[in-house]
Amino acid sequence: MSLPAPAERAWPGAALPPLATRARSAAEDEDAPLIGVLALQGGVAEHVAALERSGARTRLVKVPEQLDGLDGLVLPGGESTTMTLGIEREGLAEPLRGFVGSGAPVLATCAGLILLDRAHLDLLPLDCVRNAFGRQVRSFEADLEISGLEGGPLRAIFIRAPQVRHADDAVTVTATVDDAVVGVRHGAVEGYAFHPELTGDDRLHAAFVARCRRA
Ligand SMILES: NC(=O)CC[C@H](N)C(=O)O
Repeated sequence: MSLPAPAERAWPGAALPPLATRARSAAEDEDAPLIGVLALQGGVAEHVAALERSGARTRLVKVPEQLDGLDGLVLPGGESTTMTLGIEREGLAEPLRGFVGSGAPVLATCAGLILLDRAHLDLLPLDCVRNAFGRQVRSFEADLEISGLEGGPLRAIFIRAPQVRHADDAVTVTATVDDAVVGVRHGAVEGYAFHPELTGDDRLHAAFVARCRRA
């Protein structure tokens, strides 16, 4: 597969209403799973919107207590160094290890996936190489087959995306682009190097919400 020409893409978040408004307008359905979105930095509003379109209630997670009672957690993309500093500042490392280690469903995208690798929270037995697609092709889009996802290829937006390397055998590879691993599953964690929240195709979020509902 050859990659389309690089295209810088602005974060579309500026066009969305303030986060607090979106979180308050979460589905009123009490049976809907309650899914947290780590909200220290990055593409938070877009994940909240995709989760709510998929029938979930959402909660922004900025401090450890906000992990209590969640049915699942999304770790969004953004800037992993900034998020790591926020995790340290808020004392979130151990609570996140506890939450993910408990086997609760987790969806991690881009910088969120980096946070889980051996060099960060060490919750996935793999390494992420940051900005791995090189300086020239920092952002691109591709249609990817995701194993286990029905309905045909998914449009995937890569923004200074990482690649997964040295994954243990226990890690299932669910998506690749030009032989680079960009989708993984390990236990209840699914991770993607791209941004499924930016396309309006909510199939990954819908499948994740269904997984949280069953858990
Ligand atoms: N879109 C993204 O999340 C990019 C991740 C970013 N390059 C990092 O290393 O943190």
